Amino acid sequence: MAFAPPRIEPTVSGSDQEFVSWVPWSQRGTCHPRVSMADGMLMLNLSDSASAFYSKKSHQKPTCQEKWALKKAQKRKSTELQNKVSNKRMLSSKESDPKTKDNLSPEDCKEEEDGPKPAAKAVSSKTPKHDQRPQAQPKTQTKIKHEHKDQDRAFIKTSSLFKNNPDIPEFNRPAVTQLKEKVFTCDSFAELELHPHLVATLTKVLNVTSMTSVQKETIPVLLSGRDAVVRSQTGSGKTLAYGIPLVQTLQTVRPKIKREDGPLAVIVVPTRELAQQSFQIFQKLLKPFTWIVPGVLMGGEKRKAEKARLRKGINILITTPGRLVDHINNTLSIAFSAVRWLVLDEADRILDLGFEKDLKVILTSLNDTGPARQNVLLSATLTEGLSRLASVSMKDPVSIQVGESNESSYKPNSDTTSAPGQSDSFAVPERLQQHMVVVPSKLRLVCLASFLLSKCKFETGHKIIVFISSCEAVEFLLTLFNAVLSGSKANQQPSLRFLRLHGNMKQEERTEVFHDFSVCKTGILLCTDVAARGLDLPQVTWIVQYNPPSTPAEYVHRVGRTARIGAKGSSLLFLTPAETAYITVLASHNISLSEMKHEKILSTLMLDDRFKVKGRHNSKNTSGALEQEVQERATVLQTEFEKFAHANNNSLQVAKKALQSFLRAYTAYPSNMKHIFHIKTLHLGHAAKSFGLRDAPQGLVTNAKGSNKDKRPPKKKVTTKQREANLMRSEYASGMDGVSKKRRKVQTQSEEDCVE
Ligand SMILES: Nc1ncnc2c1ncn2[C@@H]1O[C@H](COP(=O)(O)OP(=O)(O)OP(=O)(O)O)[C@@H](O)[C@H]1O
Repeated sequence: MAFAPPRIEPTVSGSDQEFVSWVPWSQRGTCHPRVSMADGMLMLNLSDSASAFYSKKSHQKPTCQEKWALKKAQKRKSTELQNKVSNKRMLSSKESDPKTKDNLSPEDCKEEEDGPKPAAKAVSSKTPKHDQRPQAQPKTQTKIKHEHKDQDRAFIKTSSLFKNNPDIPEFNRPAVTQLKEKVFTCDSFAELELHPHLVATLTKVLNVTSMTSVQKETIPVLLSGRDAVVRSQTGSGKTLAYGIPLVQTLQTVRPKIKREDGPLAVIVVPTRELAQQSFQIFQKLLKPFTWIVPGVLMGGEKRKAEKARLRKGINILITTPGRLVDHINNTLSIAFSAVRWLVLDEADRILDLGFEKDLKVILTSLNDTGPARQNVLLSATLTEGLSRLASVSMKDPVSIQVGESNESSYKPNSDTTSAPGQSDSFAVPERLQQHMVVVPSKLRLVCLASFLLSKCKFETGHKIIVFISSCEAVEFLLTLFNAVLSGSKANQQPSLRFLRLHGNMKQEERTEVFHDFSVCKTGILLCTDVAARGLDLPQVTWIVQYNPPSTPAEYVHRVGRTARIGAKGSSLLFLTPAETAYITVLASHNISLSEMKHEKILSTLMLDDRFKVKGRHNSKNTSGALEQEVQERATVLQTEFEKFAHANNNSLQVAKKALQSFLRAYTAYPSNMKHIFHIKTLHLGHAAKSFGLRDAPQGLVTNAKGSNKDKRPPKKKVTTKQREANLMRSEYASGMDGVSKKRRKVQTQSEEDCVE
């Protein structure tokens, strides 16, 4: 009897899995597979309908012969896969591909499943096809775990994320006595000689009855007509400290102030959001005094509309410096002949930003036309710059510093500069818990993500602000976290809600986000320093500084967005092992931080089974096993981030841009911080990981002396100070064409100097 040779049936490619089976011809049914010949056998590549066919047939028990064939084919398949992985490694190392066996990506593994790239094919073709013997397992295999394609997170790269990190050094945490300022006094506003309607407004509209320390000290001084320089901790009520005497004074002016009188008070603040916030407070304070009109001018708003409002008349003008200068230069209807008050809120910042020139224009314009004027400067951080400003703009100012004893250091003379060292000690709110965490660069992203998950997914009622050094990095993290962390499914509220605020956003959007975050009960605001100063966002529970600020003063303002007006709050500062000297710098300003361990933060991932390695059983109850599983989960999370960043060219470009902008910002630390934050100390590959990039992009040059040869003609040299000022300005730009374009040009120049 003629005996038909058994035929090995074919590779079946389902959507997730490949398997090989043998089916006698007689049982093949109606499927129409693609047919090809290989190794003298009929190779069939079946479509999904064929898979269905197989599943239908699954009730038929395979014969011994079939089982054997199946086993053999599976073995062959697995060997092929191993070969491809090791071939790829060989190729990679030959081509000096920076990928090592440890950082083969999930896509690399997936690619192995889907079929090799042509180059890999060429190498694998050297392996005789008929050689189906199992081969010695290459080492790589032990580190790569294969699962279904839709379970890509099972491809973990444990070794690459937790290997080769710098040791966390022993660092000094000098003993520090923090300065304390008592927030409230027992004295009520009713004790001051204020208009009864103003007192009623404070109680009924603003809900305040007793004065804060800074208000108790400042209001009588300003009511007496003196100039003042005021320093008190963040969130202690400085706005009302100048707002109340200002309104009290203006409402007594007789004949009554008219709109057409124009500005009687000019209040300059560094950011648009602060301008809006201050404007709203004046709207409330002026409720009983309807004849006094407040108004706001700020970058990003329509200039034409502002001109019209100026023409109608604004009595209390709240403005950002750049926009005011623009109107001084271009709007005929702006007149300062009636100005009696000039307030510079966050005055040190206005100078920091390189707005000194703008301020000069403003002061010249006011001095030229106005009558005798009362000047007030306020900030939580009086610095050298402030005293310089005071000397040019004030007359015999009173210095008010709410201090330790709470008997504020009232100095009724012009000495606005404190003794050396003293001026550099900053008070932070007493109920603020300050923490820091030292995290190697590679782990920064997963650590931030874990922290946010721990607070917003596994605890309730948290409202968090995360400070990030550049607009591009904010954008990148927003899309990344929304995609990977927020866990939103169609028609479901995401469990983590992310918002963002930075200087490159359109003004309407900025205003909307500012409002949304003000009123929301929980959420995470990713932002640049545009939100660092003055903003009074209620019930913020945590401040995270993902990138350290360039000065201790900025640190104080950032953390000051929480623990306001006597409330509790916490902060967390991220540092890399190379940056731990920053702790000593903060300590020299009387700022003390307690340490959190990054391992502890990462352990939150044990609560989130989205990042569990598929097929892994729960860890044994030993600390070693737990640590291992935390690391695996962190690696799964990192892999998710990398998958997202590498998903398409667009997302890749966004990640690269974010990295570049981070590097650029890193070059902008002031010279006295360069011993801590120097671009040369950064490991680019590790930094790239914290942006979801598998490797440092090619062609990144981190400074003008970078290794890439620049054939272009030499550019005008931009100093670090200029670069810093330019970067800052880009955050706070007025949005006016003339000013911004010029600035942008300088910025681009400096960008090119830092990063190519
Ligand atoms: N006397 C008071 N009693 C209760 N709450 C007050 C009082 N004065 C001000 N506040 C509230 O305290 C909060 C912080 O005030 P404000 O924004 O003026 O602080 P600040 O000192 O200017 O802070 P920063 O330095 O951050 O700009 C506001 O919500 C304000 O309404």
